[in-house]
Amino acid sequence: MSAILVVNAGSSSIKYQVIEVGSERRLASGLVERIGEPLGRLIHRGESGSISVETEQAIGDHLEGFALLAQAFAEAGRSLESLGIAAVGHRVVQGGSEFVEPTVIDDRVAARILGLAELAPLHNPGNHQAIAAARTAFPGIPHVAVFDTAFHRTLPPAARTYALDPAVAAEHGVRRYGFHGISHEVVSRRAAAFLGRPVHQLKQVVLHLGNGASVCAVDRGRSVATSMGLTPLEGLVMGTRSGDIDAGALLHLMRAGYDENRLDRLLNTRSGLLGLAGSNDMRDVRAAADRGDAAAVLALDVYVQRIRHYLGGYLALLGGADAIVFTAGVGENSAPLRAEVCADLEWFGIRIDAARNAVASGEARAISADDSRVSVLVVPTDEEAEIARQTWVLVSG
Ligand SMILES: Nc1ncnc2c1ncn2[C@@H]1O[C@H](COP(=O)(O)OP(=O)(O)O)[C@@H](O)[C@H]1O
Ligand SMILES: CC(=O)OP(=O)(O)O
Ligand SMILES: [Mg+2]
Repeated sequence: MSAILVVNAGSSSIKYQVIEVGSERRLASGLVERIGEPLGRLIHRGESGSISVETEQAIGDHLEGFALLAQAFAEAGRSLESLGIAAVGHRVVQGGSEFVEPTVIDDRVAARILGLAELAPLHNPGNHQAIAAARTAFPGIPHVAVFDTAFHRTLPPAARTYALDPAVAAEHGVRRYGFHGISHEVVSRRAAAFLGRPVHQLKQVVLHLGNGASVCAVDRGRSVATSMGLTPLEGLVMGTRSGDIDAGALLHLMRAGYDENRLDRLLNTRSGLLGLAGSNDMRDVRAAADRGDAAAVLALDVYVQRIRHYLGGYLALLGGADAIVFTAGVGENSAPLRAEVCADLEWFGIRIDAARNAVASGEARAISADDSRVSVLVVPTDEEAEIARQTWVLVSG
């Protein structure tokens, strides 16, 4: 049996899973974190999901991270060779206009991924570092990049065009790309499977609410509108990102002395829930709001209002929907948030059932009331399984 090593790496961490082809069984998973800091850490889990190796030591760079990871497999008694790894599938956030399909990585592709870093500054640099290190650590097998942007290749011109001077937009590649496509694709397909209907007959609004967050209007399996744009900064309020903001506010701040780096840090790493309420973790913000903390209450109000704004917009764009689908950390786990997003939408044919919404489960489930015209679902995302699937399709070609 073959398996795929799936890598989702950031600038200081490597999340990985080994997924068996066909069965989608998790043969192993783990996390290497705090790369480049004085004390790094690796946690490795075997097939049962329980921790089988835990190491704390300095991990200088991604190459050392991969060496440690390979060692953890050996220590756990199942070396990477013995697992029959056929390929490594890498999540890459920004593929630009160039990469709209999973792509086997060679030196040129790796260089282009780095070249796109400006258009995903929180993500592509780490993705690229991990790719370079993984290709050195595991040279004998194909490495495949699976892009977050690729699912949005179907965005129609009206959805991908900013109302800017077209010559400027073309010269600088300023257009909407959209992100979280791996998640929007797998979640919309699994939502259709849950409903027992072909995805090409359904209109869905998928709400991916994690640390990063985005909405996607999925019309018969194709992305036709999405809230992230040129970069993963536009749209919803996120853990540390502002989402939508008047471009005039940036001009205003620049006139007040903010330069590019300061603006970047402000918008990408110090805004969103963290900026408004002091934590990027929704659990903290909810707990603070429940205690009556005014900043946390306002942060939640802004967060929810932004989601409802997009939800209403996409229902209009699609001319109604068959399903609204919640996914990712917040969408899968926060019943109060789901209730707030869906409150008072009876006019749209949307009504959730409080008892169903309150059930905590790791499975796909419906939370709408029986008389709700629109199905409201919670569908766990599984970006890793989707990366493994797409990687295998390409390498087994
Ligand atoms: N039980 C929960 N209730 C509310 N929010 C939760 C819960 N569990 C996780 N989250 C939130 O999910 C977010 C992380 O989502 P996740 O999809 O794991 O992010 P990412 O993969 O982008 O790092 C955090 O804001 C976290 O607080
Ligand atoms: C594109 C993006 O925002 O990804 P993440 O949610 O993993 O930060
Ligand atoms: Mg995520």
